[in-house]
Amino acid sequence: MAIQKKHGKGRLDKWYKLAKEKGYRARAAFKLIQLNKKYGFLEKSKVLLDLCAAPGSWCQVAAETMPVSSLIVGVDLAPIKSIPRVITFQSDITTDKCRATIRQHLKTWKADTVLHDGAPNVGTAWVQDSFNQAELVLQSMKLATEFLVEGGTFVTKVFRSKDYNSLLWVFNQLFTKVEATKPPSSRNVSAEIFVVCQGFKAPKRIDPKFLDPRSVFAELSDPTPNNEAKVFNPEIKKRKRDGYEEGNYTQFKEVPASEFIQTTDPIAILGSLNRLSFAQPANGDVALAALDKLPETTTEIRDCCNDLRVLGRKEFRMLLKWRLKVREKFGFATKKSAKAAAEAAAEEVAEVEPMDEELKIQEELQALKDKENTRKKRERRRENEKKQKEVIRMQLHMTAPTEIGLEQAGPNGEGSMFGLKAVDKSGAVDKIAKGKMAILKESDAHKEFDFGSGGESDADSDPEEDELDREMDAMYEQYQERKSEADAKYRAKKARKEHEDGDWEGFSAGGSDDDGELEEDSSDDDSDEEAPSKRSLLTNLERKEQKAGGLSKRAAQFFDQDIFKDIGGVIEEVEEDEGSLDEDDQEALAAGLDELEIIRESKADSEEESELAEEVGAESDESEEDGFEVVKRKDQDANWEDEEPRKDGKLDIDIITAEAMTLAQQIASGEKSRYDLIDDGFNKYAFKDRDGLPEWFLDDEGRHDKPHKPISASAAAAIKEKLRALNARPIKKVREAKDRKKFKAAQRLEKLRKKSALLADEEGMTEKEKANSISKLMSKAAKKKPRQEVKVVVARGGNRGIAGRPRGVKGKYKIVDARLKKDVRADKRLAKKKK
Ligand SMILES: C[S@@+](CC[C@H](N)C(=O)[O-])C[C@H]1O[C@@H](n2cnc3c(N)ncnc32)[C@H](O)[C@@H]1O
Repeated sequence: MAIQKKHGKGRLDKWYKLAKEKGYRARAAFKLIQLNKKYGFLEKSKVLLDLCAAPGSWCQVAAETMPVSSLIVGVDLAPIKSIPRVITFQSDITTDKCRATIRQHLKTWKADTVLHDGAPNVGTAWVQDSFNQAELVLQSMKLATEFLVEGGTFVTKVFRSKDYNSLLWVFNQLFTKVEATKPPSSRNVSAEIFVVCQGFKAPKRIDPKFLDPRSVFAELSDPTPNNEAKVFNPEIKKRKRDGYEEGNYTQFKEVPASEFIQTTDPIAILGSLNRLSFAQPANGDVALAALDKLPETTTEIRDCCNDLRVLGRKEFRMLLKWRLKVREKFGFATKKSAKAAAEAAAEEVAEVEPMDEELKIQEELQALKDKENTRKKRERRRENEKKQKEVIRMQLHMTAPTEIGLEQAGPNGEGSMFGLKAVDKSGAVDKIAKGKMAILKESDAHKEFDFGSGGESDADSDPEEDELDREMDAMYEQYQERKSEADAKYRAKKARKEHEDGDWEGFSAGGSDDDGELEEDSSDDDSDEEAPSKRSLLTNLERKEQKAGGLSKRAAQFFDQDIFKDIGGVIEEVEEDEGSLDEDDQEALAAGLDELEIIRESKADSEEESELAEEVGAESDESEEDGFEVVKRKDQDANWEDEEPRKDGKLDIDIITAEAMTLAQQIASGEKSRYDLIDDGFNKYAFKDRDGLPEWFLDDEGRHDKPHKPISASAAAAIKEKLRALNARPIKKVREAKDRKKFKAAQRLEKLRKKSALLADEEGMTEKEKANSISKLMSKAAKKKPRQEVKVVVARGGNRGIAGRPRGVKGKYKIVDARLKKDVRADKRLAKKKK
């Protein structure tokens, strides 16, 4: 995974370049643009207050977007260069003076929107930045409550810290709608998040406690967490929503490896950190030095510690075992020692008080019963697994339904796994057919067909090992969950996967309604009017006139021929296979097919095209209507980044990676054809047997089993060139200045031309006089204005550390200090030496 650099050139990402190009003062401008695109508050506002506005990119965006006669006021600790249509001033937003100045500027008006993008320690005025982020947010909130109009909007930046939830709570008390969101231009490595609070309730009186950091951020006493219970009962585990620790807003976290040994919650460390370090701190760490020297600390262990984010189950287990061993060596309490102690204690008790005979028999009976239950459960599970395998074999036409005891009706028959009759109680199938979501409670689904009741019954052959396995699995799940909590990308990917299938969400996991009733999802659409019989899910597929792929009657008939019986449509297959390909493959395939479509359109009369048309037995546009042509893949989750189509209706596709460029070149040069792309989809990774493999294994595999897409040197060079060209373009400001200069010169010339014409027509002047006057005019116009002198101001006395214009200085000025003087002298000296 490419790590985005936080410093230096890593910051100069595409948003930075775009900001430069568009003349915005900071890349932050795009955060506001994207927030406004989603919530649309700027267009509706006539008065806006921007708290912590320097260098002023948000003010620029507001001035561009808000109605022409709007009032925009920006304030910051740092000076803000003037912006047309915006009033700015320098002040600390936590002070009364600032409040009073805002009041002066707003007069009797109320603000429709208050923005706050403040972050302490990022401005130039370091000394004044005494408030921490959450407190600053609360201060801005305080100002918002004073200046916002009823129903107004407050947008603020918040860092995910332990105070995050408290802040949200306060926002929810004062606004009707509060939403937290992270615009795409906000760096992933930054823990910042934006909260958009809409519909200010404007209460007559606000409890001062709401705005007092001491009461809002008061620590609630947290009972000591029972980590053991969390590991052994993963189902009752609770999400930890504390967010980022205060003051640490980066996502790369490391602790000394000794801390992992000493902690009572090793999973928390493995799940939330990036590295266990062996580097000695400045003041030395004896435990770490000892740990470093231990023979148990092998190179493999060190490698695992180096990047905790890539741990698979094996490595995870290895680290935990290593920890236990080291703990034992260091004499810390381990489970083993605790068990030994417990046994010793039990023995002691047994000596003192022998067990009652009857109690003993009862316990033995109970143990036998438990054993019998476990055996039965195991058998049932094996039976179910067998059945499941058989069903799969049957779906692959490897066996007939009767062979596995399912009746003739096949997998849709009564009592079968896919039988819809069981679901059709209370007319649910009709509801599904109408487009309504019906959810069968999980408990019922299990009652119908008890597949894979999980590892719970597996504890017999080697109970200790199984126990350890289960513990490890539970720990691994916890680790995964923590990892996902910390990783926004992972969460988004997971969510995307969950929603990829569109309509059918599967069986609900919640609830335990015993009579198998179906719940109706609230997300109904209004297609209820359709006659149920028309769209019944129990329709015999054989009788369907139109094929599922949406082929025209003619094409369907063509494919109904015997020779296609075992093949199925190529495109259909590809579409089906898309599910089994990994995401990157799908994207590459879809991108490739898109490209292909573009090229295909331009070469409509090419040979290949006509061959294809012949093969399909239909005219090309007809086949397109039928949906036989590959349709452009739409990014379902593109909430933010909806691509705007071009005026001609086509998508504005830009090739930005070397892989895509290579593919495009190959397609354009005819090196690759549509069929090659489809062929590439059928790679060795596409048909891997993933059935029954545990989640952790699939997770790990998913990271590596991807085909490497080729990159050609020329494609890489083309992309590089493209980027260079983008960087070489002058920024908007420079271009504007040049254009302004040209425009003024043209205006002057025009004026001159008119004056000369007037002089030429003058009757009372001789030709010589006319010529003299015109040449005078010309020389006057050609004369350059004397350059304004730059006044040098020494940063001494009252001018030391001054930001902005020094008092009493007019015109251009330059502030110099002793350092600058020395540097200039040194430069001159060096230049002389070089000569
Ligand atoms: C991320 S920048 C804001 C960028 C701005 N939204 C833009 O678009 O250009 C954060 C700003 O918060 C300002 N700031 C921090 N504490 C402040 C305070 N107490 N009062 C006023 N401004 C403050 C800093 O000076 C800094 O300029």
